[in-house]
Amino acid sequence: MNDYASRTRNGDARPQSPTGQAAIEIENLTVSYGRHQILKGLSLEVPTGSIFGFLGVNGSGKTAAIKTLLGFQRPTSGRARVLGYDVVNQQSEMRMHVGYVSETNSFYDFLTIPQLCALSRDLHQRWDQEAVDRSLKLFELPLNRHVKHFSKGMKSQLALCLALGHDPDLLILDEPTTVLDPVARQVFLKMLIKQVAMAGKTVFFSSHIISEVEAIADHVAVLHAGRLVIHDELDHVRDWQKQVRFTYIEEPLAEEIERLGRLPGVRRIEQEGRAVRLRAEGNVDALVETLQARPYELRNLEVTTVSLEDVLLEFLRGEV
Ligand SMILES: Nc1ncnc2c1ncn2[C@@H]1O[C@H](COP(=O)(O)OP(=O)(O)OP(=O)(O)O)[C@@H](O)[C@H]1O
Repeated sequence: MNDYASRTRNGDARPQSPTGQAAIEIENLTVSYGRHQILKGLSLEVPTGSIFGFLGVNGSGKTAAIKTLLGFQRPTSGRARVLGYDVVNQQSEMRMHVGYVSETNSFYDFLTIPQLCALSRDLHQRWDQEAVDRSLKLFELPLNRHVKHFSKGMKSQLALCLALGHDPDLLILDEPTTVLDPVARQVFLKMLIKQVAMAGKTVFFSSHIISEVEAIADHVAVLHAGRLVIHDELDHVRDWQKQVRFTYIEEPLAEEIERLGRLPGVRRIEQEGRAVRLRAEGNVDALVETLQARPYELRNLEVTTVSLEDVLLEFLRGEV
């Protein structure tokens, strides 16, 4: 079993917040739609103050998990706490401190932005119109048009601006940038970092865009078919795998390649004639020593890093 699967299964390497209180704590959560089990024993902690990327391919269960965290979907078993509030019994208290942006945002779209702000201000105990105005200005959203005439991207931008208005301690975003163009996406992500994360708030966002997670997240979790296959600091994942390349003097026999595959830390082998590429994890220095001690001369041995994208893609495909 690989290192990450054991961490997830045993829960012995969960990230901790500096205060000890995680912003989100999920314990053995199971969610079913009818007879179909969507989330299968999810356990996860999101440290306070982190920017947490929640990755998964289409249909892996990201929205189901987020709906459960917000109290819109009842767990079948297990439990979850958001900012210390139980998601089943303390929903209204919890929602006062959480901002939420979904992939499909619904507003009273016959209103203009100032009218929507007035409505939101009435609904929330604390409301920071200056913060909203700053965000609206960054996106250059028109104030005098009815929201029903906005594009999907503009509605996403507006949803983020409004979510920031009640100064939430935690922002939960369900694929917030899917409908944004590259320019708007960059503004959106920068704004998240500047206005939310730098103020010590927590951001939990789902995505299937690896580059977006790489650009802003400090923690990542990957969901595959309703199960968590990894959750860790992004830097750990980045350093996790290495590629070892070398060339034999003569083309190696199939038995030699099989033996290489059994060496500790070797995850995958590709061979083309005399050239071999190993994907390795763990103590790669020890692996290199073992390779050099084998009874074959190896040439041009080189260790390189594996891109974060390649590592995460393996998890997303469920190959780990
Ligand atoms: N209301 C529902 N009733 C029954 N099954 C549902 C319902 N909503 C979602 N599902 C199923 O639950 C699974 C997980 O869906 P979910 O929307 O959580 O995935 P996701 O990871 O958010 O996907 P995407 O990236 O496409 O938004 C899918 O197989 C989906 O078909």
